[in-house]
Amino acid sequence: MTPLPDGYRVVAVPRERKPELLAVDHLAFAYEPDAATSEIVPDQLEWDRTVAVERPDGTLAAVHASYDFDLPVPGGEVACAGLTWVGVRPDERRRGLLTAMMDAHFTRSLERGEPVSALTAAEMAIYGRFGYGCASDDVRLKVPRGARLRDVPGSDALTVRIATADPDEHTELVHALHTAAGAGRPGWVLRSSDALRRGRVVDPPAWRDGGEPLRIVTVHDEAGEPRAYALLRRKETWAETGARYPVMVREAVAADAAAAHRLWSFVLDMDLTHEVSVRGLAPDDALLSLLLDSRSAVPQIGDNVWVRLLDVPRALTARRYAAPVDVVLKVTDDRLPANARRWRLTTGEADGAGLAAEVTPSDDEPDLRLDVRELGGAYLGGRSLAAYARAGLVTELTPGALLRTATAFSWPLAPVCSWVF
Ligand SMILES: CC(=O)SCCNC(=O)CCNC(=O)[C@H](O)C(C)(C)COP(=O)(O)OP(=O)(O)OC[C@H]1O[C@@H](n2cnc3c(N)ncnc32)[C@H](O)[C@@H]1OP(=O)(O)O
Repeated sequence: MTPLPDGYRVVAVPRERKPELLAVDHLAFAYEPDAATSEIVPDQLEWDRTVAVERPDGTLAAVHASYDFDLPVPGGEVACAGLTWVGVRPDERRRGLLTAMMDAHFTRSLERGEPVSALTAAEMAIYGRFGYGCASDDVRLKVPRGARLRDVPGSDALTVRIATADPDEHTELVHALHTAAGAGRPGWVLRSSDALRRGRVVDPPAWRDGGEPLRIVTVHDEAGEPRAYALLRRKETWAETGARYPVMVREAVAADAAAAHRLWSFVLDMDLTHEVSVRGLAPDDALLSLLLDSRSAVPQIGDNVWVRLLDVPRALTARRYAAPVDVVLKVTDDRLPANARRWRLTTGEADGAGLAAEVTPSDDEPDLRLDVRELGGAYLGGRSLAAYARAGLVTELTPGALLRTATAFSWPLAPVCSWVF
């Protein structure tokens, strides 16, 4: 365990201490929500998973929490501690408080039987040292109004509606479509509580930055069933040449190609608008294939979900593999010594989801050497072990083992999480 400054200790934070937790969070993230915002945004924390560092005088210096998630992985899902709300008072930083909290987070997650932790990072430099690997990328686009799309049969038969987003009316619709659209995609974390689901649809005035209230565009089939949605906001903007409203999309998902085509045909051609910005898309999102000129959408790649394997054999057996492999991995792990050894990963019979694997301790000569961080990075099938080797982060010890293992770890759908948690 990392030593804390004298007299400091890691403590659980019950709901009664919420004001103290918020005070640390506001100092760490440099914001202060007004009363109306606090009223509207639901309390999303799980109070049996909320932890702090307490100072000798009993005040809080640092906080973190986690969500009880099922993380979609290639061919299945795994119990996952979704790390969140990490914050250290600015006058307490760089004294090892985060490091101590990470040790506590790992211990508690393993005690709860969660072999994996995942997070979305405030800054990229923070979490690699704790064994988290960036396991997915997301794409951010700025699409010019009127960008042309390839035709998709059936799109014309679908209808579009627009309304002001209403958490009471739309939370369930958004959750149901979000669930359906992400089926089979690694990394597609579902919002696991009513509060998280509602939190995606709420719209306190302080978040509008001069724009309109949050709207929801929905696409419906002939029976009236919703097939796609976009949560978005336009902002009145006039230039000398006329209207140049930006459209900011908070989240857009579609259950199939025709619905995606209908949704984007509408969103990309709203009157008075100039450009549509959207983030949180998978690198293989349908929109990128539908755009005739995706270059004009100025694609930008950003880090998305970071994954930490806490229990290597349980984590590796929770996913499926894309090709047969029998490999001995020599894994290093500075923080969780039980992971730091040789593991033999052997795939077996294929079922509908892919190839299952057995992972057992081994004393055989290793075929590949890598850190738990790169194993986490490759875990969702979005980062290639072969590419890591080219960066010197994975070492091939048996010729041919790298290609076979990288192929087995790959997956046809790119991982992504459509929201920041
Ligand atoms: C999942 C999420 O919730 S992401 C949100 C993370 N929170 C924030 O970004 C809020 C603002 N920042 C903070 O609250 C804090 O500065 C934190 C949480 C990032 C770091 O907390 P600290 O207690 O200062 O970290 P700690 O002292 O344990 O640092 C451990 C090591 O990480 C390094 N480190 C910590 N934060 C950063 C950073 N942002 N960038 C680069 N290195 C960092 C430290 O330099 C230290 O390195 P060393 O061991 O080589 O000396």
